[in-house]
Amino acid sequence: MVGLSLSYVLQLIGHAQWAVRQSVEVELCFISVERNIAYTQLPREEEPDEVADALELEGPWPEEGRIEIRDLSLHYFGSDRPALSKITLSLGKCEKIGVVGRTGAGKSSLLSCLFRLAGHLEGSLEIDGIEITRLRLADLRANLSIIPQEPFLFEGTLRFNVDPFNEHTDDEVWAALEAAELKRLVSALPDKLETRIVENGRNFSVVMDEPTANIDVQTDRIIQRSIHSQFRNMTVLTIAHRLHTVLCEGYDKILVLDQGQVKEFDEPWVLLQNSDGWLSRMVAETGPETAMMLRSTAKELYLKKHSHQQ
Ligand SMILES: Nc1ncnc2c1ncn2[C@@H]1O[C@H](COP(=O)(O)OP(=O)(O)OP(=O)(O)O)[C@@H](O)[C@H]1O
Repeated sequence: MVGLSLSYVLQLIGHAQWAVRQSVEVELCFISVERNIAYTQLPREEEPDEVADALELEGPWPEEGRIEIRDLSLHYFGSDRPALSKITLSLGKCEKIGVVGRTGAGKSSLLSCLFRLAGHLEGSLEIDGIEITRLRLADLRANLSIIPQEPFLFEGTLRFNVDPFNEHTDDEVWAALEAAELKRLVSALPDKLETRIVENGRNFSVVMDEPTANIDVQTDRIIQRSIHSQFRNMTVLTIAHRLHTVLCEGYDKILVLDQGQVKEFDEPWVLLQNSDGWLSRMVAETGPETAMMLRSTAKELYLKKHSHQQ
């Protein structure tokens, strides 16, 4: 009798667990539906009549990637403090800029200004002589690229993820994969470009994750290598979470932001000459050994770059 009761109790526990799991699933499905409805009801970013007098791009833009920022301020809607205030900067042709600063310094806000993603902009931001607020959002965003911090893969084929609008030939898709150092990996997959990616790329990351704890450092290296080879003729702004990335990978200049203001902007080694400067203090905070390595690499790269230029 006791044994029979125990077996019923155990079954009951299993059913209870199953019921809880199912209720959580249902809750998640409802949240997804709610989110979808919320997205469909979002106001349009730009109404067609707002852009009737928009500037028409004649030919490819930007060609040199010179960026002139004058007195740029950004106010997020509903926030009383500006996220960026009176920023003035001049970025030269095809320069590689590392943007650093503490959390909340305004690094992402500066990049979101380039894409006019949020908030109210004041001042001027010109790319190759064109004031970006005079362009249609679609034209602006189609001509700039962003590599997000958290990559996102869509459900569909691998090819769809590389070329979602089906605008390129297979050869061009393979060339892009090669540039991203993924060609070998994708060619080894049985279905190659037709490999199915499940929601959020969960199955693909299994393929990508190498069994090493250093994957982040390695991936970072590959990205940095690609930036300097594939994006040689483009201006690149990188928000650096590791000082190593911008000090040891040949960035032309470092922009230090704090509380929405420019604190320092120059070549890494030039900034490190000021031992009491913002970048020097950030480097010192990484500890004596790392700081020494960062400083000596920055110096070496500076001397190499300038000896080439002479
Ligand atoms: N959508 C938003 N609405 C209102 N305020 C925002 C919004 N996004 C950022 N902020 C505020 O703007 C300021 C700058 O934030 P931002 O995200 O640009 O900093 P960050 O340097 O990129 O920081 P992190 O390194 O943490 O990403 C912060 O005070 C932040 O709270």
